[in-house]
Amino acid sequence: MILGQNQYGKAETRVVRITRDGPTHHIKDLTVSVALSGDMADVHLSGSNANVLTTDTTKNTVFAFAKEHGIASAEQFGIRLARHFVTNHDPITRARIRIEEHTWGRIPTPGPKRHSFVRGRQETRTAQVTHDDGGWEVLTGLKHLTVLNSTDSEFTGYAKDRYTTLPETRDRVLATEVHAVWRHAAAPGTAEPDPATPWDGSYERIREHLLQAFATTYSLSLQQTLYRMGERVLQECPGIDEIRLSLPNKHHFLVDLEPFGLKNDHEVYYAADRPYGLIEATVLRDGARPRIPVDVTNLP
Ligand SMILES: O=c1[nH]c(=O)c2[nH]c(=O)[nH]c2[nH]1
Repeated sequence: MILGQNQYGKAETRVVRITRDGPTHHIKDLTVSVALSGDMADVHLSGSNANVLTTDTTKNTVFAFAKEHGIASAEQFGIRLARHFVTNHDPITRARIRIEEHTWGRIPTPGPKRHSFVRGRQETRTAQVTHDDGGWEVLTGLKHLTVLNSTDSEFTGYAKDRYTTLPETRDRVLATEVHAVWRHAAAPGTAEPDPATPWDGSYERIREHLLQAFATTYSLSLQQTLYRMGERVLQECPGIDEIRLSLPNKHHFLVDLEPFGLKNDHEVYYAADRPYGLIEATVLRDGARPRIPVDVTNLP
């Protein structure tokens, strides 16, 4: 018997960091999961815990770093944590930090006080930083970004066999919940990402390109829309080499109103919950090697 791949760490530490700037407060709200690997044979095989930096310590480090260094962005926080675990504990040779960011918007109030927030956008921003002796990899993403086109979508000309019942349509509702992960161009083996990287601006730009591509593509299939979304991000953002999209087809079926003597002219739909088509693909820049794992976009 041999011990195969293994990793450990505290999952889903929820850290909320308030920055008090006089009457104006700022908030960052993250769920952080740490996974460490390295020389961990003994703890599995002989029971010696000597090389184990406890999961409790990794959780404490998340809170202490939030205090000591603040949270400029999910990616930057993840980079700092990954560097710390790999640099300061010899048996640990690899750290993977996964972060989900829950956004808060400001509630405008009269007067100078600015300390009230309302949960922000529906989507969750994600970041994954991996650091080992091969270098650094930063994946940014989002999930649960629900979008809908009420026309400009058709689906025809597909293969048919004796089990096919789906009617062809030249006008359907196209809705999906975008789950995307993109890889920043610095490949493993390169230096630590530049601390001045504008992670927040890059996220906002890519989110907007995904939305614009969805909205402006006349869709012949969700697969074609997916490709356009990925292609647009790579065209518009030179720092991104690879993007993986996972798009559940949130089917909207026309309701049969004939029994009531009513004509349904693409007005009344039944939004089905499940099953749903699940369309997934990676779009890569020419010459880039695929590095985003196919399961990284698994819902939820
Ligand atoms: O855009 C679509 N792609 C499919 O592969 C598919 N299959 C299906 O039943 N409906 C759709 N829609």
